[in-house]
Amino acid sequence: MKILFVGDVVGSVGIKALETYLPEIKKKVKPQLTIVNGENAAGGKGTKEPDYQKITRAGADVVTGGNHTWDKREILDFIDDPKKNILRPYNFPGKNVPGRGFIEINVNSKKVYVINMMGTALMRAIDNPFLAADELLAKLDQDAVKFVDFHAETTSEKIAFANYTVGRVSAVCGTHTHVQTNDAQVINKETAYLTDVGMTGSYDGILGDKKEPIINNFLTQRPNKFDVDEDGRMQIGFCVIEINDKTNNARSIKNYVITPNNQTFLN
Ligand SMILES: C=C(OP(=O)(O)O)C(=O)O
Ligand SMILES: [Mn+2]
Repeated sequence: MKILFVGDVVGSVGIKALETYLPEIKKKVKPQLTIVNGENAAGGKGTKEPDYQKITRAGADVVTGGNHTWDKREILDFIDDPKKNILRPYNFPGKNVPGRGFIEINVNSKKVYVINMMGTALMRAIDNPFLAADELLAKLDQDAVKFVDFHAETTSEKIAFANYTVGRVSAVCGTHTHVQTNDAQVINKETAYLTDVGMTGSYDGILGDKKEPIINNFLTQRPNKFDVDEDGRMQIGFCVIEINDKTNNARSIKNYVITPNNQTFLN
């Protein structure tokens, strides 16, 4: 089985990049499952239903979330729709959290769990993702492919989480920082890992946002309003994971970017 995973879609440029490149990428990769992180789709913070529709129409089978999942209250209008494959991080505290932290889907008669988890280092103090993973994985069918979008800030927490869940999940792919790392690897010949799959949005901004406010934020140490760089050129960050359907272990993982200066994937 091949899983295609696309990093945080940021604003309208991110949606445009997805609509432009995802069909091309899927033609080349021929994935059985396509997962896209959509937590920054609505103006950089959150996901509205039209964003979800555009992301799935572009070719996503599942849309994952992160720290911005709740930023646009419109998410509450569709996050509980059982026909919508939209996830929010599993480890938000409390019993009646809207939506789902994981989804079970059937891919060519193979059971696949897509799991969305969020880190706590330099993030919100939500439930410990390591303990939440123990609790969740104990109740899932062992004979299944398990993909984790781990939305977190620090490299250490992401690498530690993957090494903690190695052998119990097929892949741990990091999101959130918007910068793709070059450490794709299969840990222990079991679990595919990438610290961050990077961002899908403006190549000409900073993490997909306009440069000035972010630079001023550091210069002045006073709050600045961040806006998505809607005029930037497009980039897309993604990775492709090959999984052995018999053992549910990963065979390989490869990370890619398509930018105005790097179109090699398309050639
Ligand atoms: C891009 C970042 O965060 P977010 O997209 O969640 O605002 C970040 O903090 O690196
Ligand atoms: Mn985030």
